[in-house]
Amino acid sequence: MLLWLLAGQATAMESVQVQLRWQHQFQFAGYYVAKEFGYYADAGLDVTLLENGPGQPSSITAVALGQAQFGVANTGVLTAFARGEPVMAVASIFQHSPMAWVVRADSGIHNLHDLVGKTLMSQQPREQVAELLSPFVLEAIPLESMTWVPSRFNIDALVNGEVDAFAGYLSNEPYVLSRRGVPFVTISPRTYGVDFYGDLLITNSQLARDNPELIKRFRDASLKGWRTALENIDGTARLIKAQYAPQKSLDQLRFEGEVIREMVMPDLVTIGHMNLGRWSRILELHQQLGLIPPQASLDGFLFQPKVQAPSSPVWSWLAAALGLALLIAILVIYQFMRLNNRLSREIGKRQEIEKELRSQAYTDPLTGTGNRRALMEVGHQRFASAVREDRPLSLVMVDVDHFKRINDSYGHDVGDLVLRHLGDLLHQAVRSSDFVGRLGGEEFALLLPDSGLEAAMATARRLKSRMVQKPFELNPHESIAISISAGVVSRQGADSCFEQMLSRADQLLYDAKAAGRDQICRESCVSCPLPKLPNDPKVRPFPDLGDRQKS
Ligand SMILES: Nc1nc2c(ncn2[C@@H]2O[C@H](COP(=O)(O)OP(=O)(O)OP(=O)(O)O)[C@@H](O)[C@H]2O)c(=O)[nH]1
Repeated sequence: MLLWLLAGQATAMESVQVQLRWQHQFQFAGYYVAKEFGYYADAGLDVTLLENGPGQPSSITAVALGQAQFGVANTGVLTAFARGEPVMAVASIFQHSPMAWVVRADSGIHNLHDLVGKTLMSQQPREQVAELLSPFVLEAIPLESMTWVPSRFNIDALVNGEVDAFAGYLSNEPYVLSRRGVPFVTISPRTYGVDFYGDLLITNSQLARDNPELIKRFRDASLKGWRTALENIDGTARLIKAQYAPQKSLDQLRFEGEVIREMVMPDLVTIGHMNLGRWSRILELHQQLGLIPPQASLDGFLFQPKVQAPSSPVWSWLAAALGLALLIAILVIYQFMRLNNRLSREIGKRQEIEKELRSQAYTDPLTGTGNRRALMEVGHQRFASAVREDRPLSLVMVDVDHFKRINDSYGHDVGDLVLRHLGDLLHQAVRSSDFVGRLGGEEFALLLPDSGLEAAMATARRLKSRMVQKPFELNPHESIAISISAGVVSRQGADSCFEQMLSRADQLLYDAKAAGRDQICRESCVSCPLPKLPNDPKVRPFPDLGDRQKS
């Protein structure tokens, strides 16, 4: 299982080729350390570092052709990019270029102007040494005013006096010349305001588009390697001698390391940092040299993976806590609104029920008229108003004659229907401002505000007339004529409460009954003539005792 896991891990490693600029030396220290310290392996990368040398394609070409995913190059990569080659800069390892003109101390050459008419040995093509050429342009020294000899990468030409100046590396030629006891002078482009980046990590731009995550992984591991390498130059030098450059002395590797450390400036600049402003200036100087067309830009030249917002644990926790609080608040508000809605609905329902109950409490369920309680309350209110405003108020008490017999003859249900029918007739006989109530059983009352005794009598008579006109229909072929007795009273000055009116009306009703029923009794017990029953064979006069008794 363990073997399988290890095998799986090995196969999961991504193979990466890195084309170095030159032969193994301290110049590539960070990559060696990243490989030997396992930084690449930690990033899932199996890295091969490819040496370079005279006559071989440049690292820029190797990367552009896809022969290597990464390369170490100088700013010459910018001209390749401007030509349309698929290359781009991933990180600048050297904040300053180590290239400088190296001259013999006894040459009498101290500055650029002293080089006019001299022979200079330099790498080809020119874009490889743009930082050494730019100072001439800035100093208005025509490049044609000097003789150019292609480099053989050997300082002997300078030592022998074959050439007057040698395009060298501060990390290399000064050491070699010192060892050989040849006094020398270096002329740095920086003295003339030309400050190019030195070694860069480059990649293929198509690869960067397709697999930016790979680029990032390799870059981060390499930069980590560089940090480690420069923290311990001696140890790194030993590693390089042991693993990569046995022909170099430790002393030389240490020297290289010290100079390169000055170029990388790890204490001042984050290793790998690239500044767009500096690149713009480098581009401009290349354009002045005619190496890059004027319209060229840096768009797409710098590798810039999408930056993720920094998320410190504190911020993450805070954001999570805020999110949670917001969620809880939303839930609480939602719950509150739900409860509120439910409560509102509950209250509405209760109000409906209360209204219904109140209505039921004041309504006679059978006839839909007011009940005794309603009659009493309305009676008290109307009586008080009438007294206060000195207005008339009348009361008519109505009772169905011999109602018991209806129940007995037709059944209780028919009796109910008769009572309902009477309720309807009572409503039809009065105004909307009048009140109709059932006192109980077959007894009803009409409360008539603003009606004097005569008007009340007229209402009672109207009721009787309607009862004659609309007898109770037992079925389509048979109707029952019902008679009522009534007592009619009006408020009198001596009345102190509604009950007194009620009592008098009750007495008058009793009188009407006593007087033979089917009549209205008003104050002074005047019995009033009532309309005769219709002479309709369909309508059975009631009580029709003979018929019923017979049956
Ligand atoms: N169907 C029905 N009958 C009721 C209702 N309330 C009371 N009654 C009946 O009404 C009858 C009233 O009888 P009584 O008090 O003798 O009065 P009456 O028969 O009308 O005789 P008088 O009033 O003297 O003309 C009783 O038999 C009650 O049972 C009701 O809601 N429905």
